[in-house]
Amino acid sequence: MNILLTGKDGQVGWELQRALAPLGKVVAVGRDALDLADADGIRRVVRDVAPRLIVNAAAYTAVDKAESEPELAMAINGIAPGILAEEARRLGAGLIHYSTDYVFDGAKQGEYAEDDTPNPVSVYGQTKLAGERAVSSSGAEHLIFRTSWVYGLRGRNFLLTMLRLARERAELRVVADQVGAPTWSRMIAEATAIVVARWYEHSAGDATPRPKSGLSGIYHLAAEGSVSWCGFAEAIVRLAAEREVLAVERVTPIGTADYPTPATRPANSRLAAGRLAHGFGVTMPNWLDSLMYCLDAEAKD
Ligand SMILES: NC(=O)C1=CN([C@@H]2O[C@H](COP(=O)(O)OP(=O)(O)OC[C@H]3O[C@@H](n4cnc5c(N)ncnc54)[C@H](OP(=O)(O)O)[C@@H]3O)[C@@H](O)[C@H]2O)C=CC1
Ligand SMILES: Cc1cn([C@H]2C[C@H](O)[C@@H](COP(=O)(O)OP(=O)(O)O[C@H]3O[C@@H](C)C(=O)[C@@H](O)[C@H]3O)O2)c(=O)[nH]c1=O
Ligand SMILES: [Mg+2]
Repeated sequence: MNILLTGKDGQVGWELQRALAPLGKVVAVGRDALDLADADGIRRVVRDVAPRLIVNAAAYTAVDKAESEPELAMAINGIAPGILAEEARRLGAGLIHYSTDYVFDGAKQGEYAEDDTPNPVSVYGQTKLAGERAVSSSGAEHLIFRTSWVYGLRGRNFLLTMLRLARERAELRVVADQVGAPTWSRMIAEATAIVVARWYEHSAGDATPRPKSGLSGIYHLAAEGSVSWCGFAEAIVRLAAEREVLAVERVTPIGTADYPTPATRPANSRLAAGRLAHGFGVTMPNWLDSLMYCLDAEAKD
């Protein structure tokens, strides 16, 4: 089957190109071929490709910059997913879309369930919530995967930032009062591929495969367990120090107030899994195990 993948050069999109390959013909597009800020362009590309599945891994992910570019962030994160969903519905195709822990305000004690009420505290979070709602109300068969704290060996992410700083500086100062689950981009892609196989299983041999109905909705798809950004940085430094000589001598816990940023971030980003296991039999490994797999992938590649 034809699969249209957007955001092919992003952290998750890059991994999806490989992970989705055994499931069909992946037409992977970047911003040059499909600009999500261009509504007509989106419709044109989807109609050209006529996919049975759309996987939207493109997004505006610059959390701080979004505070000063709310219209562009809304076009990409809030409006474009609804257009993709509308086109998916016309084709009878399924849509997989990604969202974020930042749709929550972080005030809850304990893990957030899929049905907890979102209340984003940043422009990025507001635009991602708008995207969720546009997809949910589209009438298309859809899966919205909320993930968190994505990292990998490519792109812009906290792991690569900490590795760079750990090579340059004696001290890392990192917030210890924001807690969540760092999630490896490759695990997201591999979990997505398993879900796709199960979602389309019953129509695998059909000329026009369709996703199984009754499964549409929001699913949390983040690593198991949780840690603060500071704890994550400590683990990165500890594991990297087994592999190379670093400049860093200490990782100092600080408060959110000591690290001012344009965007507010939730203090609690913990997402309860469960719906994904129940619906698709997929569970995510612990964040620390995944971090070790990720760093091993670098060592052996
Ligand atoms: N990164 C994270 O920590 C988290 C991400 N998510 C969600 O997961 C999904 C994947 O994120 P991730 O892979 O990390 O994101 P990245 O920022 O790594 O990749 C996003 C991709 O989208 C592309 N893009 C941006 N604007 C446009 C546009 N106007 N038209 C077409 N493509 C565009 C980017 O291209 P370019 O490089 O040209 O800008 C980039 O390749 C997103 O939905 C994100 O919101 C959820 C939780 C955490
Ligand atoms: C670089 C650095 C960051 N920090 C803090 C700032 C912030 O609170 C936290 C993480 O910073 P970052 O900017 O890397 O992370 P941020 O861009 O907020 O990451 C978010 O991205 C979006 C796309 C999501 O959807 C979220 O799930 C989440 O992953 O660490 C420090 O305390 N010290 C440092 O040296
Ligand atoms: Mg960032």
